[in-house]
Parts: sequence; structure tokens; C-alpha cells
Amino acid sequence: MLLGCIGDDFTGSSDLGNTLAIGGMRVVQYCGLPATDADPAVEAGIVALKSRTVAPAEAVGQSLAAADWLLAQGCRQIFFKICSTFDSRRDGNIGPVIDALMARLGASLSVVCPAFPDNGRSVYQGHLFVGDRLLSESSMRHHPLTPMSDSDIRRWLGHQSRQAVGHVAMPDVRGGADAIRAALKREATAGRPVVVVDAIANADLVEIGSAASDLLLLTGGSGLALGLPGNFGIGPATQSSNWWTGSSGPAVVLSGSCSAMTRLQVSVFANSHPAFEVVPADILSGKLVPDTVVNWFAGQTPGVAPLIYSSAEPRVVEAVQAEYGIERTALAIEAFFAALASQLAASGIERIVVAGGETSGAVVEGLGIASLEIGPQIAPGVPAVRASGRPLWLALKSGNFGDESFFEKALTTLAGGCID
Ligand SMILES: Nc1ncnc2c1ncn2[C@@H]1O[C@H](COP(=O)(O)OP(=O)(O)O)[C@@H](O)[C@H]1O
Ligand SMILES: O=C(O)[C@@H](O)C(=O)COP(=O)(O)O
Repeated sequence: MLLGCIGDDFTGSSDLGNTLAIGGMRVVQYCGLPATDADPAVEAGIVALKSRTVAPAEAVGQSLAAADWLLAQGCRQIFFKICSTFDSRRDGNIGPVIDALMARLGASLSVVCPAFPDNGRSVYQGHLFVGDRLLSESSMRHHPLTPMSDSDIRRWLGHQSRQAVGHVAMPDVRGGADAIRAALKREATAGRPVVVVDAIANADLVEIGSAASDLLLLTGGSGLALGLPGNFGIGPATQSSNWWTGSSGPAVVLSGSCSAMTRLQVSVFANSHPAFEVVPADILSGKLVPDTVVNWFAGQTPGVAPLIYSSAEPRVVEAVQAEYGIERTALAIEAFFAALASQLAASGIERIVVAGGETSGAVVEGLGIASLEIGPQIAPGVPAVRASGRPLWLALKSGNFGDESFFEKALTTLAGGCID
């Protein structure tokens, strides 16, 4: 293994897997800490954790265990995959995990860059933009678990990290890899070892990746990985598209994401497919159990993929959270989707499209999948994946990724078809 990756959620991990696979690396996404060693053919191993919103001490413990396993596989560099919208609470996990990983690796300098230009995320003057809006003015300010109220990544990370946060701005980035390397050194010498780096285009990220070739730890969105395969002398994938074999077996779409794009995708898909809305209050009050939805599913027309969703608008989310608490609500819905997925898989489902990072983590854990092979890209940041050794094909979609017809495209790709 050359590159060891730790993903703080499951959709983010497959997003990173997509970038590294397109870059030509042999990638496997492990679902949680593997119990055995990796296949020696794996060049990039991604340990997907569900650590984005757990308590910081727990996130640190899980991330260190993942790092130890990756180092034992021989990897030379660790990549900590966080969300391109820097999803974290003010007292959240990104800073503590960076601090702990740097200490474990003996790293005196580390780069942080969530930019993902292909999905409209850019970092300029240390501020994160989603399209032409500051992060704090984007729909991410309403996220159910990590509402992002500050676009200044340096300041947000400063609340979380025990170390001083530095910055490399666009003029240095546009100076190329050597200028970036010099600017990183300047920040470290000035006592700011955790360095946020600006990036607004893929070319910036390739230069940053090149400048970071000797660093032991990088933290970022999948964009920051664009230049990494080249650092290991690996070129872009040359595979023809017919290597991927999917399944046209029974399918379902599960959506627990309340992000703006997912809500649009849900409303578009529900126009032409059977849809069941899971109302969180009904789960929490015990009125709705997975069996009810499984029975509903069994009554649907074969060959048409039903949608089961809890996705709701911010005011609806806020109301249920006010009544039952944020964490209790999230845990109840996630446990519901996990149980549902497990029962549907037992009844023969072969294709599952999941929307939402936490939801995907719960579903994959519920399915008991050990690892995922990375397949073709469905949309920027979302590959088709296949459960290793099982007839189960999935798409784990980040909340705001994909266009309005994503679910249809995902089902087609999982069936082995081309979308364009
Ligand atoms: N209707 C709802 N009300 C409150 N919380 C919800 C509702 N539907 C889903 N959730 C919770 O919101 C969170 C959404 O997070 P996630 O699945 O990561 O989506 P995203 O990828 O959009 O961030 C999950 O914990 C989910 O259980
Ligand atoms: O970097 C990204 O935006 C994604 O890979 C990701 O992590 C998204 O997380 P969710 O929106 O919570 O799925």
C-alpha cells in the first residue's frame, strides 16, 4: 500500500476512491477497521469511518486505529478525507483528529484543503465557497447535524485544533509546487503547522498535491487527491469501460439526506416511482417499524425501483429535533435505514442507491459489508461500488452531489449500463 486514507464518512470515502481510481490507483474502500491485512495489490486503502459527528475523543481513537492499520500495510502517506463543505461542529472533530494524526506520524507540518472545484467548492483567502456563495450563506447552514455558520476555514479549524493554523494564499499557489512548498515551510517556521491552502481550480490542487509529496499527512476533500497518484509514479486509469459488470436485479433508493440537492432528486424521482416517506416522529414514537416498509416494498411492481426517504425541509427537521433531540433523532432514523437495508438485502435486493453520508454509513454497517470495490463514476464525486464477494451493487451519494436525475443514472450504472 502506498497511500493510506481515513474517511470520516462513507460517501466521502467513496468520493475519494473515485478520484484515486480515475487517477490510476488500485483502490479498496474498507468499511470500518479491517480485521485482516490488505491484499498486497492494493495501492490506496481507504478506511471508511463514521466519525464525522461522534464525540472528538471517539473520532481520534477510531482515526488513530485506522492510521496504525494503514501504516502496518506499508503506506507512506496518510490522507484524512473530510467533507468538501468542511462538515464539522465548532467543537468538532477535524482539528483533534489532525492533531492526533500529526503526533502519531511525527509530522511537523500538514496541509488542509477542502476544495473540490468539479462540485463547485473552492477555497479563496481561507474562505470556503459553494458555487458563488460563501459556505455560511449556502444551504449547508441548515445541515441537520453540522450546520456551517462560518466560511473562514482557518477560524473554524482554529476552534478545533490545539495547534496554530496557517494559510497559503492564491499568489503562492499560482506560483506552482515550489512556491507552495516554500510558503508551507514559512508557515511552519512561523509556528503555524496546520496550513489551510487556497485552491479554486483542479490545476491548483495538482500543484498542492505535488508540493505535499513529502508530507506525512494531508487533510482535504477528494480534490486534494488529484495529484497524488502522480507522486507515486502512477498515471491515469486506462481501463476500458467494459471491466465493470453490474446487476439488473431488484433495486431500491434509500434517502436520509436532507440536503438541498437530495430533496430535489427525491421529488423528481418520486414523480415516476413508488415512494414511501418515512416520518421520523413515527419511528421515534414506535408507530413505524421496518417491517411495515418491507411489506409495502413487497407489494410494489417488480422491475421498478421504489424510493424510501426521510428527506425533509429544514423547518420540518428542526421541529422533530426540537421535540426529540438532534442526536436521538439522527440515531433513530439511521438505525431504521440500517435495519431496513438489511431486511431488503435478505429478501434479494441487489442494487441500493443511498443518499446521505451518515445514512450511507448506517446502511453499509447494517448490511455488514466488509469492503467495497470502486466502479465507474456516476457523477462527480460518486462512483458505483460493489460489495466485495457479494452480489450487491451500491451508490453512496453525498448529500449535495449529482444532478436532479441522479437516482435514475445511478440505477443504470449499477445495472452495468453507461449513463452518457
Ligand atoms: N426528516 C428528518 N428529520 C430530522 N433528521 C433527519 C431527517 N431525515 C434524515 N435525518 C437525519 O439527518 C442526517 C443527514 O445526514 P446525512 O445522511 O449525512 O446526509 P447529508 O449527506 O446530506 O449530510 C442523518 O443523521 C439523518 O438520519
Ligand atoms: O467531500 C464531499 O463533499 C463529500 O465527499 C462528502 O464527504 C459529503 O458528505 P455528505 O454530504 O455528508 O454525504
